[in-house]
Amino acid sequence: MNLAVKDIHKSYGNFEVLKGISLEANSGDVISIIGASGSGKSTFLRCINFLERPNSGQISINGDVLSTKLERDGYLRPTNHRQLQAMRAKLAMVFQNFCLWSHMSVLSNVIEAPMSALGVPRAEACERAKENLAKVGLGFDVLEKYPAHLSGGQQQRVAIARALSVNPDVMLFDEPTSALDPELVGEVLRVMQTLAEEGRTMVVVTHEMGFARHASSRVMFLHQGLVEEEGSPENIFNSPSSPRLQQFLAGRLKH
Ligand SMILES: Nc1ncnc2c1ncn2[C@@H]1O[C@H](COP(=O)(O)OP(=O)(O)OP(=O)(O)O)[C@@H](O)[C@H]1O
Repeated sequence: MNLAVKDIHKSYGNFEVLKGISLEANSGDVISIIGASGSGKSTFLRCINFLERPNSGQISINGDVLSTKLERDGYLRPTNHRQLQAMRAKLAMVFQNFCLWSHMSVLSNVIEAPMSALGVPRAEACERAKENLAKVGLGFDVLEKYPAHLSGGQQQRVAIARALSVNPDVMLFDEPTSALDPELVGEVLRVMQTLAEEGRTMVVVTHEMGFARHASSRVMFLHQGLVEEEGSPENIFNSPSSPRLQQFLAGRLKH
């Protein structure tokens, strides 16, 4: 598996949020994206699966280019709707605010995507749902519950099970612990750590320096819409060369 994201530019009006960011992920890579608030981390992640439309750049999986530039409005977009559906199943996203469907039970939340996007029969989708819920440490007692009756940590673990349910090539995590009470952060990070150890390919926007340092194969530090420094966790955390990265880490690690 190879995900290649090349030279992504994104502006909101005259404000250029992303000024040309590239990322390449191969099977088993865990890439953490760190940086100060407003540096463009979430926007970049959302551009990868077209939740935001980049102004230019290229996104491909296994060499298949998923994007095309239409002249009409100057935005990059998926080549067609079918391709977008297929792509979203390959690049499953876990959001900061869980984004579970509040009117649906946990089981329905987890079986919806495999059934509708991939045509998996209901019985098989239910079996997979149970396996994936077990993988994130949730028992069958949550199957018929609604998201509002779960803790934030449980809701985020359901969201991770939902992302796993389409057996994605890459999992995209957008600050998955930022909305959690501090005592619930650990349970989600442990699940993510296990997925990383199992060889799941992951791109993770995170403020959790412990995760970036100990669970990543590569770390990207963004500053004002550009990659300021990129490297192994050892290089990034033990011998950062950019003064901006040094300053960022000094601020983060002293807390
Ligand atoms: N829909 C939008 N319209 C206008 N500006 C936006 C929009 N989304 C993001 N921005 C701006 O783009 C910049 C980058 O935002 P982004 O959320 O990508 O940063 P971030 O690095 O993920 O920050 P944080 O760590 O605080 O989540 C910010 O200045 C933000 O205000």
